[in-house]
Amino acid sequence: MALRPYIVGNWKMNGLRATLAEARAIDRVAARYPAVDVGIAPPFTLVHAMAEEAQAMAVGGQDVHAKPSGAFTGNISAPMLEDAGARFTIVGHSERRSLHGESDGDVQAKAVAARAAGLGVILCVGETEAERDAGQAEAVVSGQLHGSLPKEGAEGLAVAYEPVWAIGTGRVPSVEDVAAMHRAIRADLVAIYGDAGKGVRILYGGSVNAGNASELLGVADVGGALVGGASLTAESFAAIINAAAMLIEG
Ligand SMILES: O=C[C@H](O)COP(=O)(O)O
Repeated sequence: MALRPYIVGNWKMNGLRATLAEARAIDRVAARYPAVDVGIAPPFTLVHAMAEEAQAMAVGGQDVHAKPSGAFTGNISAPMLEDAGARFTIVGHSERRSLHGESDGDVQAKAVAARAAGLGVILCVGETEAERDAGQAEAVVSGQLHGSLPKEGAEGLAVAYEPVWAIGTGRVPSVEDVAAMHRAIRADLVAIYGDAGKGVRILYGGSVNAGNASELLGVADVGGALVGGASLTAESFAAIINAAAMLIEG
């Protein structure tokens, strides 16, 4: 991995205040691996408390609204997230795209708003199983990238490739398929941003765990991982952070 590895846990709708003990343990793990960037995106209710305590890891949001404030019941804006201590946010996760009907345009507006508030952005893309079976995986992902990446520049951006069929299923694409998709994403990033596109980290997400992390993180142009289930405990998440660190050390 040429870029600093970025290992991010997405806690989704999991976590109560009692779970902060697990986050403290993850933060201690992150402190042992200064060459790896570690992040956790807890539910909004835990962002502030977790960010107050975090020393070595970044805390982020799982989503953000495109507007800075207003009559949007139930939503959280980018300035609010930043004010709570978040340093980044995920946008365009497939669960937001499919369960909340978010379009590429919606995702792009969120990414723009997040960066305007000084947050890093992890922008998610990925094909469904039917799209892969139809041979459309790369075209679908390319369309998502062109439709949802901010046009203004690559600063603070990471892309997460998450095949929808691999999320929470225990199934992962072959190493060859991961390599081909990450190569294609890199080509799109360079087409959109020029040389700056070479510095955007491309994370893989979808059933990453202690057993497969080393193999997946070792694929060319995989710059880290976006981890769901296996990020909920320090023990399983530590194994993934350790796998990233071992790859740098060679
Ligand atoms: O954002 C994380 C992904 O959706 C992956 O979730 P998972 O590791 O539980 O498959």
